[in-house]
Amino acid sequence: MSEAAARSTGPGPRGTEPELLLSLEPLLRQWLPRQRWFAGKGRALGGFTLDAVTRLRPGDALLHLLLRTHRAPDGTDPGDCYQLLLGAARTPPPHLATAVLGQATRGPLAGRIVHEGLQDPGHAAVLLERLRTPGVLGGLRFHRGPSGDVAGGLAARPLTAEQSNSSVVYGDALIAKVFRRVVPGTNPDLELPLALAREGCDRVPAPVAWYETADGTTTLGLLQPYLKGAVDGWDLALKHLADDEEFTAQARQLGRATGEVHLALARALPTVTYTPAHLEHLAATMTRRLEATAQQVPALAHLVPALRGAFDALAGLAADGRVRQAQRVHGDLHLGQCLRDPAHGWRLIDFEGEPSRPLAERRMPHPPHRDVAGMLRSFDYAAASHRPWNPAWSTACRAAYCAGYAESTGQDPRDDDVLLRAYETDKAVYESLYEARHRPDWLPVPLGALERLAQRP
Ligand SMILES: Nc1ncnc2c1ncn2[C@@H]1O[C@H](COP(=O)(O)OP(=O)(O)O)[C@@H](O)[C@H]1O
Ligand SMILES: O=P(O)(O)O[C@H]1O[C@H](CO)[C@@H](O[C@H]2O[C@H](CO)[C@@H](O)[C@H](O)[C@H]2O)[C@H](O)[C@H]1O
Repeated sequence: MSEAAARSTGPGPRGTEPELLLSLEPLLRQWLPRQRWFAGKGRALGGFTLDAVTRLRPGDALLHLLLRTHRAPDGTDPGDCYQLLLGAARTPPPHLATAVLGQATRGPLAGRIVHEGLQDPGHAAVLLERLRTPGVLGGLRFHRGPSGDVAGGLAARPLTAEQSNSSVVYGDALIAKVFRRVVPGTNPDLELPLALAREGCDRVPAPVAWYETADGTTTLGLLQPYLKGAVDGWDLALKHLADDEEFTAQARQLGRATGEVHLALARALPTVTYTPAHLEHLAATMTRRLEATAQQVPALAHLVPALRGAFDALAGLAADGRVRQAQRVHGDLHLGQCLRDPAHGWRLIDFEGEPSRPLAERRMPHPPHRDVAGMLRSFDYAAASHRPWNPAWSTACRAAYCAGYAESTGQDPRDDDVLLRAYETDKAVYESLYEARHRPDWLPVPLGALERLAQRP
């Protein structure tokens, strides 16, 4: 396994270090489909190639892999690329028991137990060391942000919650996020927080370091300040529901915070004035998504004719002569992406957009109503996941959130109700597919909302 091979990127006919795959392939076939972030669930897992292999510390058994999964056994389709950090030990310590992929029986790792590297605090510490040191290492390029030095020697605590990506907290001071499915391009989760930091907006933690592929094409991960003691909006909302308490004051402040972030994004990055053609295109895209989703979520099919009405009304706005601005937005805003602490109030995280959408689509400007609609859906989710269902709680939060948004921006999203409803419908359609794929028990939540949206005059 030469250094040259380890540096190479791009799959080539068989990818780099094919012999490593001899060891890993049987383990990956079992393990990958069980990971929340694996996008190929339910599809044939044909072949694998390695785009890049990097040893994060010379002589260390921590492998950084860019692994490509193909539908075709011969790897002839472009496939999906995943970022993996794997350790391989003769006898892994007991605390790694839940992180084990299995024992390799052949190839260069034969006899070794392969485990998730990020779940090992020792290995996760190596990643922090790398992030502190700008420059190229194998297939990776590390960068440090304008804030300068990054603290070292901090104890690593991997987060175990099911996520779209994987995160490690360092000494309650920093948090690293490792993107799992990676595609060429700048990830908006890096791009937008950097732009907001340049704009002086402190509602979003500013990246202190990040890394990408050595050729600079693909964002792989980032490091940002850890907001110690902050509670996420989802947990806070559920606690209020359980205690039968209102959440309107918090929802209003969250609306204000969202508005501030939107204003800063509109200053920091290009905006687009929506023409009638933009609105017609948006309506057609949403309609197509609805129809395609109904093919995959049969329980949605009977609602399609009524829901299409929301998108027809959106296309109809093309004639109203009103000027609408599109701008960069969060793209997947929900209560779990909002962190609150008593000293700073609300902050927003995770600007990656909806993980299953193509990157180019996630980086497109949208009317800010898109994020507002995401949050409205989230209040509905919280109320619907609580027993007994408390729709009045959701209605009050939704109104307070929009009022807060209007306070900071001067624009009440409810004034453009056709646009807001179209985005809310589109979001609930997305959620029905997300839940069908990842959390089938939750599917009734977006389906219930779609039933109600379909009945609205
Ligand atoms: N800066 C931060 N400070 C504190 N906790 C954070 C921070 N960033 C993320 N988290 C925690 O990590 C979890 C996962 O982060 P997130 O960016 O949403 O990842 P994913 O893309 O995998 O969903 C969040 O739910 C939050 O609880
Ligand atoms: O946070 P992620 O980037 O991983 O976003 C994905 O997962 C979310 C669930 O964890 C999902 O959000 C949906 O469920 C939430 C409750 O768990 C709810 O608050 C959101 O409103 C709802 O959309 C999100 O859609 C998905 O992209």
